[in-house]
Amino acid sequence: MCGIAAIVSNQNVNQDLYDALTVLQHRGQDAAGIATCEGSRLHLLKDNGLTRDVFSSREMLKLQGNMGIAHVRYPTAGCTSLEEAQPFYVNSPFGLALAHNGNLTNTEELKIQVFVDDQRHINTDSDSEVLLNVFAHELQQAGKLTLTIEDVFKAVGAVHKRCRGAYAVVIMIAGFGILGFRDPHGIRPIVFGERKNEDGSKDFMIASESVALDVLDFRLMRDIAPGEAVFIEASGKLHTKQCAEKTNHCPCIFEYVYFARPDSIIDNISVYKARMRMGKKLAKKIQKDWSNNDIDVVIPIPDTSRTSALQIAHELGVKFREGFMKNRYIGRTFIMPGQTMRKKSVKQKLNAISLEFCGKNVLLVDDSVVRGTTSEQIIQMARDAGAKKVYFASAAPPVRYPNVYGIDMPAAHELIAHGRTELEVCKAIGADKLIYQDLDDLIDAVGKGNPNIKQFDTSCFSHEYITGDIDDEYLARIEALRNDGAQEQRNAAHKTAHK
Ligand SMILES: O=P(O)(O)OC[C@H]1O[C@H](OP(=O)(O)OP(=O)(O)O)[C@H](O)[C@@H]1O
Ligand SMILES: NC(=O)CC[C@H](N)C(=O)O
Ligand SMILES: [Mg+2]
Repeated sequence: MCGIAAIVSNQNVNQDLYDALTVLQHRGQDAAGIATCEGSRLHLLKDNGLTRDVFSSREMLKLQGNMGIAHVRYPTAGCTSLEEAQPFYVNSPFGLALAHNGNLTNTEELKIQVFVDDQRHINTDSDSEVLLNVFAHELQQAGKLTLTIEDVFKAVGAVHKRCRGAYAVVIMIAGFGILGFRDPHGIRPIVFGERKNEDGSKDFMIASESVALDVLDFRLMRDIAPGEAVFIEASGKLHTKQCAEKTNHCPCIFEYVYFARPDSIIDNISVYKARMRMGKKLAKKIQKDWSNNDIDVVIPIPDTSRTSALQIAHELGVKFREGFMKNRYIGRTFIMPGQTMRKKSVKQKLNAISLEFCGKNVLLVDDSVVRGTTSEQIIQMARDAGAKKVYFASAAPPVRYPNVYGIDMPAAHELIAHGRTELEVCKAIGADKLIYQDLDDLIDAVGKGNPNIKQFDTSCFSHEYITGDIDDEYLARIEALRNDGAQEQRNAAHKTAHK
């Protein structure tokens, strides 16, 4: 789940893009990059690490130009090497730089096409590099030295025909402008907005989440529609066009559960309100199925579950207490690479305040249980802090199946609920009782914010893959390629080769 941003302004955009990346940091902690365009010259800086570590003030000065794109990465393809950090650049045609959030599901097929038919070279295992080259080839088909906006939109239409999976994308065309587009299912979020300058001119921004626009004083105009493209000329003129022949809006429900910031609005749904409704629904389920419960206190597992946990306590009429303190210098553990690091970080990140647990029956609330790394350790911490009974509630249903659309959970056997009943999961994480949200309730909780959305991507809960191209063979292939062990080996091999 990467974060992407793009700005066209009448001033340098380097500082604004940097600020946007710090606001989108929760979407990717592995690498960060910015590409700007000064006249027709592109400047690019990217590296592994957090935004604040990648860009020094001296390096920032080199990123001159009034338009640019930026990316924070959480890998879902390839490895964690610097070569796969984004933006990606290709020199032909025109000079293009791309930042992508999502994951293509026909990368292997496209790679062959790109090599054999388009005669282009792919230098990494990243699906995003393939996507850029498909776009580059299609743009080249215009066969002109001077592009029109229509040529750009036509190339997007061709990308929609060739690429499958999830892609929210920004592409900078040197000297010409910035393009943003979204796959025909609108799986990953992408919005755009404007900011008025004192001289009456307007700046435009495209970003993964509206919170990035808020912080930079841009006014959210709307989401890019599934299949639609937005083009902002270097001179600051905005164009939009639907480029897909067929669309079927199915945004990823996990954005609302975990990924997005609560202060973002995605597809006209407030993430904060959706999480409150998740809490309310779950409380109703507890009241219905466990009316004689003996919960003394509701305790959230910071950060993401706070919003729904507060609502659960309110509905149940039980005290809400912050029993776990979070170390603000440790990032999100779920998006860290490798299980060893994730496990170690939970302990470093969260510490229990004993007096909130001592002799009490506590209901711990998390937004989701995925690998079970957090829940298992947290339940033990609650017991060590003196809790009498430790109950656990998850604002999302059991995560049983891999995600192939931009969340790195490719291996079913690494998911704690895969092949287990709820009771077995409860035992595995060591809880006295486990309550999961029902999928229909989750869909209602999110969908209530925008009745026009008829379907969500719920594949990790339901095993229904909306792009229609995912079968058991595909899942077995990505499991073999991207399970934790395989990733660790690939990353280590890459490090050795580059010593
Ligand atoms: O079952 P698991 O594999 O542990 O994954 C689920 C946990 O990971 C996430 O927290 P994370 O620390 O990433 O971020 P947060 O601070 O936003 O809650 C999520 O909020 C759950 O707490
Ligand atoms: N999480 C994402 O959106 C990842 C983008 C791309 N698939 C990569 O691995 O870099
Ligand atoms: Mg969490």
